[in-house]
Amino acid sequence: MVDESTATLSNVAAEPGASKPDPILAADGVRRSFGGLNAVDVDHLELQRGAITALIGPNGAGKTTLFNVLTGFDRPSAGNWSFAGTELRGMAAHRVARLGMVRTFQLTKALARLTVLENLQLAATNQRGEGMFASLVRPLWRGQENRYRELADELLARFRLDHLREAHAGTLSGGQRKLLELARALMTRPRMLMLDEPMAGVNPALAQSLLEHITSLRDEGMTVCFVEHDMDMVMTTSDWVVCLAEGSVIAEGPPRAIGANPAVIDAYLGKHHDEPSSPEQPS
Ligand SMILES: Nc1ncnc2c1ncn2[C@@H]1O[C@H](COP(=O)(O)OP(=O)(O)OP(=O)(O)O)[C@@H](O)[C@H]1O
Repeated sequence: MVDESTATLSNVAAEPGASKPDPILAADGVRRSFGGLNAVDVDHLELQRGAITALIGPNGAGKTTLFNVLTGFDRPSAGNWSFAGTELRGMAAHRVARLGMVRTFQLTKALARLTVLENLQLAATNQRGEGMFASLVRPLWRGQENRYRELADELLARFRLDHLREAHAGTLSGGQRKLLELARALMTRPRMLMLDEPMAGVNPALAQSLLEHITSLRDEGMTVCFVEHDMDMVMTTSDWVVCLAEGSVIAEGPPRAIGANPAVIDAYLGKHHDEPSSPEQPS
């Protein structure tokens, strides 16, 4: 299903910094330097609300650094950006998450020792930053816990992880872990999901199901942005592709146009000049 917000992308110019009809995120002059290296140097970038945007680019292009800056996990050297009308510069990551821009995280060793259900419950309370105040208003807190429990049950059923609810997260397969990471992010009912390489380590059997989950979330109104090296996923799942190289946006457009864009091909071939590679098959 293509909803109205993604359909309107067909009228957007396929050029770096293109304006979108309904941007949920807009960034201006965002730079992040490490010593003399400009890891990110983005003049202007808008992400369309309700669409799936893929962030691609050769190794070291600055994708992860840009993700970290936008979500409050890293400080930029310069620049401003807003999410759903709120300026985010200087805002701590947990407050960015509370506004509705939530990123997925790989399971840490500590989380791997918790059960699947405990992971989900913890994700909800962590993101909300609940602490002493919540424990003082215990009856209210209990109501909250019940709601979390219901949402966790709903997500476990949705991702077909319900039979694993009491399993330790560390025992899950690579693909099941990715589903759990997605479910953890969804415990906060975000408006926008930021996924860093959602397909890494996922076997083909679960890959298809993961892609379907991501597109159905978009169809339900979620905005999604992902960093991904798997070009099959980029081509089949995204509504719009942004290509970074050496920190800057060098191309933007619908997936098909990006696959044939000379600047994108050059960026990949320049980095992999000894391989007969193309943006279709980056390493
Ligand atoms: N903490 C850091 N300190 C110094 N340099 C860094 C740091 N983080 C990233 N860089 C550098 O910034 C550049 C961009 O890195 P980044 O990880 O954002 O790229 P990427 O596009 O996500 O790459 P990949 O696809 O390989 O994950 C690289 O040259 C990297 O070495």
